Amino acid sequence: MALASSIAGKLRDAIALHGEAVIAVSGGSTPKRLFEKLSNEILDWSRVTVTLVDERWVPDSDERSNARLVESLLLQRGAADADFVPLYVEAATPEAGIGEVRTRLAALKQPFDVVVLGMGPDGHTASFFPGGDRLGEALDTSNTALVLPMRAPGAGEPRITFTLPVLLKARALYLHIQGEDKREVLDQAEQANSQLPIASVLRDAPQLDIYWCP
Ligand SMILES: O=C1O[C@H](COP(=O)(O)O)[C@@H](O)[C@H](O)[C@H]1O
Repeated sequence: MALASSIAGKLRDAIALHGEAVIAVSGGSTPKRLFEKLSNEILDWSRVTVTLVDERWVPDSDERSNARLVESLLLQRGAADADFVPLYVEAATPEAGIGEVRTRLAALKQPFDVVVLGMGPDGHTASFFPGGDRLGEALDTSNTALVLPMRAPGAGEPRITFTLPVLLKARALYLHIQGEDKREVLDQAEQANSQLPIASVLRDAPQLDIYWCP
């Protein structure tokens, strides 16, 4: 509830200042309750554009689709008026579809007003997976690419992900995690020289608000 309320405040501020707001959210299982709370927040959702920080390369008919989660839990009630820009297009691979995705994303106002990151038990965030084939590029803060394909042993299907520099530029950056196991992973990531992908966020983010619940 606290995170939903904080995000809603940032969206209202952006709408008041710029007439519109852009938010990029994570998928997975953690944001379910957040999405339900956020969709009940009173604000001018018709001025909000929602996108994802990363996506599994599956259509939204697939249970694993992050877009499906957003459509079914966030883009409801007042938030049904928001625009949604998904990261998946009908193509066999992210490499084949990425040109179309980049064209779609060109219309998105940057920097994003709000980015909400999650974290997996392996320390991945967005689709920055340990052992990812393009992890170095994705975490390179001088990379100018908006999105990259990603494959990794622990990722399941191929992925598409915004790069770290795009996410770090957000006006408000949140990390949303749940459970003791993830708290321990975060503690490890806070150690000097941690190689966990989430450690790059902790090191390089100009500002980061961490929300944790048991
Ligand atoms: O695969 C993904 O996993 C992470 C973490 O998900 P969770 O189920 O452990 O909450 C998520 O942040 C990311 O967006 C998603 O694609």
